Amino acid sequence: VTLAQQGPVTLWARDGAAVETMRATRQIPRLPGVTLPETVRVTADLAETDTAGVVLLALPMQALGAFLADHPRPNPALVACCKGIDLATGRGPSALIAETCPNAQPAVLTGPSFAADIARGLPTALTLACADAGTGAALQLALSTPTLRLYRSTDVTGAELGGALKNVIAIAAGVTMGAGLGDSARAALMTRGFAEMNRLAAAMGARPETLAGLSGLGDLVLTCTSAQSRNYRYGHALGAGETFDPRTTVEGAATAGAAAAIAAARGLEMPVTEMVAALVARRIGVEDAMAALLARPLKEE
Ligand SMILES: NC(=O)C1=CN([C@@H]2O[C@H](COP(=O)(O)OP(=O)(O)OC[C@H]3O[C@@H](n4cnc5c(N)ncnc54)[C@H](O)[C@@H]3O)[C@@H](O)[C@H]2O)C=CC1
Ligand SMILES: O=C(CO)COP(=O)(O)O
Repeated sequence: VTLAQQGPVTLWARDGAAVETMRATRQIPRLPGVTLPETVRVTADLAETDTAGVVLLALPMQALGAFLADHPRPNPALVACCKGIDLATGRGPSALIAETCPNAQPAVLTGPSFAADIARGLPTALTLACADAGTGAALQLALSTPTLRLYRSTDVTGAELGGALKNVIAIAAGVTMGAGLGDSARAALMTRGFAEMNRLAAAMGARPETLAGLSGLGDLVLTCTSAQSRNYRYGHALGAGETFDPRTTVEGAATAGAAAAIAAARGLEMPVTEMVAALVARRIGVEDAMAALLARPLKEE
């Protein structure tokens, strides 16, 4: 919606009926109240995107690998908008793109932003990360709008891991608030969670300043403090003992398990992440999880 202010955009969706409805009503079921500009062409025919210079891949992380394997994309630049670690392979989106679409430059677009805010034209800043500096600069220019401000980075690993791991901590923050443990406990979990994010990211070659930027700390703050976040709301329901619609995309749930497995393989301590993985898998309850975190040996900060 925001890019369509600057020129024609093709929006592909796999569901033909949903495409017909969007064409007829110019409304988007997942973004109530937002009207699709006339410059957005909606199609169920993926081939119509084949000649695009830039494709934004906006589907859930756990669907990305199979989607690209089934539909290798011929475009020169593929920008992943998803946040997470693939549970099956332990890889991030750019590695899945590189494997399935070797002729494309993989990039990631990530940072603190709710789709509804961007579509309403509210001011938003994001990180555009691409290992190839020239392509990254071109994408930064092509995808920025008067209200959507992109900062560029060549640290794809850092940008991906920040976006992936903050969702796990957001679940923990939601659990804390849902269980009535208080704002102080949430701040503690956010901070110790950020330390875990940095630990894993550093071990995987990310730059600390990337984690401290929009894609890491920025998105951590947003997702841990806003009820607009699905990861936060899922955690909140878990903490409050309430049900949660299983059709909702909650990226942190799978990523918690994937990150915990990587941490274990590398001998890294990630207690909050491990606890979220155990909570999501129902291996532990909220009370026991919090007690276990508090009972950890006292240590230097
Ligand atoms: N919604 C938001 O505010 C933001 C979302 N993201 C990230 O974007 C990614 C997608 O999130 P949302 O769009 O919100 O999720 P969503 O669940 O609302 O929408 C995903 C869309 O992908 C479609 N889809 C799922 N599997 C597919 C497949 N195999 N082939 C084709 N289409 C498929 C679904 O039908 C749905 O229309 C996630 O990784 C999320 O973390 C990032 C920033 C903000
Ligand atoms: O990543 C997001 C905001 O930057 C969206 O968060 P949720 O997936 O938790 O809704």
